[in-house]
Amino acid sequence: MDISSILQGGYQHPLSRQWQSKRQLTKAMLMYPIFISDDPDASQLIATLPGQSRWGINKLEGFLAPLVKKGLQSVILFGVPMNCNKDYRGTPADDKEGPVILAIKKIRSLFPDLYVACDVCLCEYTDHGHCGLLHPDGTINTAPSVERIAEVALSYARAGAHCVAPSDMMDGRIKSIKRALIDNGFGNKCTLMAYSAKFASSLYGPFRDAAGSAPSFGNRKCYQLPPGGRGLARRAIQRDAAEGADIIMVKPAMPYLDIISDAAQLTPDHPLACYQVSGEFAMVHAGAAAGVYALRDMAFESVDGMLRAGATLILTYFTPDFLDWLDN
Ligand SMILES: NCc1[nH]cc(CCC(=O)O)c1CC(=O)O
Ligand SMILES: [Zn+2]
Ligand SMILES: [Zn+2]
Repeated sequence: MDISSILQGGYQHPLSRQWQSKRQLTKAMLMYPIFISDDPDASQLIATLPGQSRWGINKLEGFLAPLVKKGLQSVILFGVPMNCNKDYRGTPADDKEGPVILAIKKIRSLFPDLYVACDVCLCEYTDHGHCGLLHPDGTINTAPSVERIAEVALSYARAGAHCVAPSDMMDGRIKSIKRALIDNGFGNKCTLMAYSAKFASSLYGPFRDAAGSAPSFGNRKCYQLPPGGRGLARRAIQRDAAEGADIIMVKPAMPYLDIISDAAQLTPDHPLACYQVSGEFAMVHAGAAAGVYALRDMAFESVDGMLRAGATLILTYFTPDFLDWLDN
C-alpha cells in the first residue's frame, strides 16, 4: 500500500477522532428556545415537540434552575398568548403585563448570569397571524410593519433583553431596529441577531402549533425565502450585516448547510447562528422512535454538520439533552 493511501492511521482512537473536527460542540454554543405562556401557572406539554412545554411565569424558576446548574448559558423566548386580544398590529406583543416582558424581568432577576434573547415577531399577536401589518388586499405593508417591529424590539430591550432577534423577514427591519436601539440608549446594551436567511419551510409546523401563530389565510412565501433561493439568501445575509446586525442566523439548519457555509464565507467576522427548528427536532425524534438510529447519535451528527458548515451558535430544542450528553 502506498503511503499516501493511508488515512485510517489518523482516527483509530476516540480521542484522535475528535481531533479530526475543527470545532466541537460546547455548552456556550447552545441557545435554548422556550415558550412562555400567558397562563402564569402553565406547564403544558406540546404534543408535536417531544418533551417541550409551554411555561407560565410562575414555573420558570423550577424549570430553568436545574438546567442552569447543568451549564445552560442562554435562552431565546417566544411568547404564547392564549388569552389576549389579537389585532391587526399585534398590540399584545409589547404589553407590559404580557408573557415575554414579564419573563425577561423574571429570568434576569432569578438567573443574573443567563443570557436572555427574545424572538421579535408579530404573528403570535396579530388576528390574521401574519408577521407584519397588511394592506387591505392582504399583502404585507412594509413601512408600518418595520416601524411596529422596531417598537416591539425596543420594548424587549427596555425590559432587559440582552438580545433581540427579529424573525419576521420584513425588508429594512434590521436598520430600523438598530436605529431605535441606538437612539434610545441601547446601542451598546442590546445585541441584534438577524434571522437573515429564514426560508419558507415545511419544518415550522410544530412551532406554529406550540405558539398559535399559523396564518389565518395564505402563507408566508412572499416574505420568507424560497427554499431554492441561495442567491437571495446571500443577498439577505450581506444586507443585514450592512444594516447593523450583530449576529447572522440561518434557519432551518439541516437542509440549509450550504447557506450556513455561504454565510461563514460572506460575513466571516460575525457570529453565525443556525436554528435547528421544531420540525427538524420532531424529525430526529421520529426517526429514533422508528428505530432508524439512536437519538443521541443522530442529534450529535446533525449538530456536527452545522459546526462543519461554520455555525458558532446553535438554537436547538435538544439543548437540555446536550447539557447532559456533554457531561458523559
Ligand atoms: N416568526 C415566527 C417564527 N419564529 C420562529 C419560527 C419557527 C421556529 C421553529 O419551528 O422551531 C417561526 C415560525 C414561522 O415563521 O412560521
Ligand atoms: Zn412571525
Ligand atoms: Zn418568530
